[in-house]
Amino acid sequence: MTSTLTIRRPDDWHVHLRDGAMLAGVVGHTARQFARAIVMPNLTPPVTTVAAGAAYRERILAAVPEGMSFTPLMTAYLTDNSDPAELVRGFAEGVFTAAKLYPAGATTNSDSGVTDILKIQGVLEAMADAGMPLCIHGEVTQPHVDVFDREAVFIDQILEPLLGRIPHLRVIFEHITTAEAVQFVESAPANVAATITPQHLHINRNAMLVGGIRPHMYCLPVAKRETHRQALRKAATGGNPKFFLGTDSAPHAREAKESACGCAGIYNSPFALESYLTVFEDEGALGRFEDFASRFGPAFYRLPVNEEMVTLERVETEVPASLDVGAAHLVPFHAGETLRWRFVG
Ligand SMILES: NC(=O)N[C@@H](CC(=O)O)C(=O)O
Ligand SMILES: [Zn+2]
Ligand SMILES: [Zn+2]
Repeated sequence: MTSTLTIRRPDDWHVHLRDGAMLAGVVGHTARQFARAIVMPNLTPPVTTVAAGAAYRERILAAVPEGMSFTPLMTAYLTDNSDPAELVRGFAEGVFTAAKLYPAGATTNSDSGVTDILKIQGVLEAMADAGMPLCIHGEVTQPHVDVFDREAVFIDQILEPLLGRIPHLRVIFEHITTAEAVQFVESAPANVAATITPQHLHINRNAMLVGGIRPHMYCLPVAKRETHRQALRKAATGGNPKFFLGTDSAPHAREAKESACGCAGIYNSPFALESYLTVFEDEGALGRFEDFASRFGPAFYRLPVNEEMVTLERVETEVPASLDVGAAHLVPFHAGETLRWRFVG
């Protein structure tokens, strides 16, 4: 019976740290578990320039609690008017690790996103030539497309044609939620990968809608039916280097979630590793956790793995019903539940 698991320190390849008081309240939760994180640029206003990316990185570093070491990896927010030279310069100077495609209107703070992918063809070609990765929120936004179908339709209408036009573009299909996405990434060449969140491994859409509407289970892309959750669990735990950890931890104040029009986003960073590890244990794949959490992400991003080690022990952890992070009360993923693992450090 395994009672502890020691692995290289993981990284989070998709997180929302926000800004100001919220940043100060949440960054420690990420920095406690992860050495590095790909930080999403969907602030208001979004991070679109090298100067804004560098300034945001400084604000994050200033907010990291005393005694923790953490490296934020910055992303540029693509708009219809993105300048290829600015992005590639940010990548060359080490300010930007990647750029992020939000289809306009697809999710939180995506209003300035891209209205038509063909408008940024030149930007994406320049990125591909520079080897700069593209992170994608993969959902279409046409009103007639059902919200549960938006990821699968995105593959057919946007992603597959995009890779046909620019086959060498390095793409991370982020927070995938469907069997179609798993299948697409598996059959794509090595320059296409995906991140998987803890919530999409744990919950299906019933968790959000049965027995009352549960706003803290709502994020985008929305959780799908059980067959999709099973496909995601197989992908995450199956040892394929194309699938790696990205929490999509997305804090919104409790009252913004518990609302007639609640925000999309699940705050999972405080117990992220415990949450993922429970899944790996249930799938009989504890031996593959380090690959998913600590090796496949750096390999795809062409970064070294972390040298430091961390330990998780098989001790029950109670997840609080709510966390006061100063700026807000946040209801974490697994609120009120007991998880079987504890992150020691
Ligand atoms: N995942 C979410 O539901 N929300 C994210 C945005 C995103 O990643 O799509 C957020 O910024 O709140
Ligand atoms: Zn997203
Ligand atoms: Zn996100």
